[in-house]
Amino acid sequence: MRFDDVDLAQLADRLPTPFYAYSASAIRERIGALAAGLAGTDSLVCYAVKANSNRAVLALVADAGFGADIVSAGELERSLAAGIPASRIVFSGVGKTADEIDAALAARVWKFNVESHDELLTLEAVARRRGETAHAAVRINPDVDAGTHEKISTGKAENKFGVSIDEARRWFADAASMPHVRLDGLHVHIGSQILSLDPFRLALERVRDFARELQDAGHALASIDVGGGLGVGYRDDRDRPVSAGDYVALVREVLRDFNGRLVFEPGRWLVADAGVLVTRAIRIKRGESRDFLVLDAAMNDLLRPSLYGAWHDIVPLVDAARAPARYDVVGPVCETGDTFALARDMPECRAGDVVAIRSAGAYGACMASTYNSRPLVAEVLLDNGRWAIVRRRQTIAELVANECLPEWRDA
Ligand SMILES: Cc1ncc(COP(=O)(O)O)c(C=O)c1O
Ligand SMILES: N[C@@H](CCCC[NH3+])C(=O)O
Repeated sequence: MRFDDVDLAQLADRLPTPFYAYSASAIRERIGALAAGLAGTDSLVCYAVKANSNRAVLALVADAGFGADIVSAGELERSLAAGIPASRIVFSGVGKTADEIDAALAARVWKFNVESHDELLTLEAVARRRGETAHAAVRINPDVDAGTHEKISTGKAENKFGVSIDEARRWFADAASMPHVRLDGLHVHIGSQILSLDPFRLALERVRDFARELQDAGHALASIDVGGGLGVGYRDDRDRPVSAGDYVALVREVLRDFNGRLVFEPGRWLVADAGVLVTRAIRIKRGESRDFLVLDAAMNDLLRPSLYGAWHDIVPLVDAARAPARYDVVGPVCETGDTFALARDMPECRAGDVVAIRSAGAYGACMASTYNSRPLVAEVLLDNGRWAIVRRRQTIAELVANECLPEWRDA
């Protein structure tokens, strides 16, 4: 399999597996398509850093003039280090601490997407202490079912994210009591891996109607942030993702009367298809009722199948003429949930074969852990036939480096 003009099987002969490989060209292509759809609008794309926070990926985002949607002080630091200016950074999340808010104000981030009244009070207090004014958007929870996996749905009333329109209305009415917060935006993000335009339309219409109401009441709105959520096709035979062009057209149509800036926070759509997890078969285990393809990658490296039952194409990089086979594809971790796929059809595999797990560029390496004391794997950037390690594999010494014995044992 060639990926960004690099032969992945040959690369696996040079580098120990497993490793993630990202195509810079594929990311640039998505960036270009989105930028083209937004040409001529007052808009800002703030890449959701959580989707893939490798610095080399963030540098591609910075090159494009895009900003960042961050959810922690760590993501703030990464984004700034990668060259994304603070003036293009929005700070989301239900659990921003006072220290994180302070750090973000010190860096002069553009906007806080505020998700609770307590957070609003904290923002006011921290900004007052600093003698500054924070710009804030209220994250609206529009109570819309995004039709996605329940663990990644964020726009229903029972989800922890955002506040109701009724609550937001009270915040705006009470804005004078918050002299150090300028409430001048609305934000909405209803979930991830959304494969239909309908929930987006519903959420946008609710936000648009509320924006009109606020403007009629004399509140100036500088921005509406429509979040991320655009899905990708993990399964060719089932997933029918909406095109970015249609999505952008929908946002532009619903918000056509809005004069301020439109903010987009795509994560997955920009990077998922640009990543492959390259692994090797350790062995085939013949079971009573099934055969197991045991890979050297596991749930700690790519959690999505275990966590959401998510589908990822699994492609052995072998001669297609091999006999057909069916495997439960598993990793070495001691959990039954360490399963990438059940009863998956593919060419017969042998120990040592290279196996590519596709569409792993989003929520892959960034969600990895060291469970079972398995070091974090390397990440490699491919670019038109070139490749470079952009995060080297963790060593076991590094993995245990922060551990120590209690002092009473040393004594
Ligand atoms: C506030 C916010 N914006 C953007 C995103 C990015 O979502 P996606 O990767 O689905 O585009 C997320 C994650 O779901 C999020 O929580
Ligand atoms: N981590 C999830 C998406 C969550 C999006 C973040 N709010 C996934 O892999 O699909």
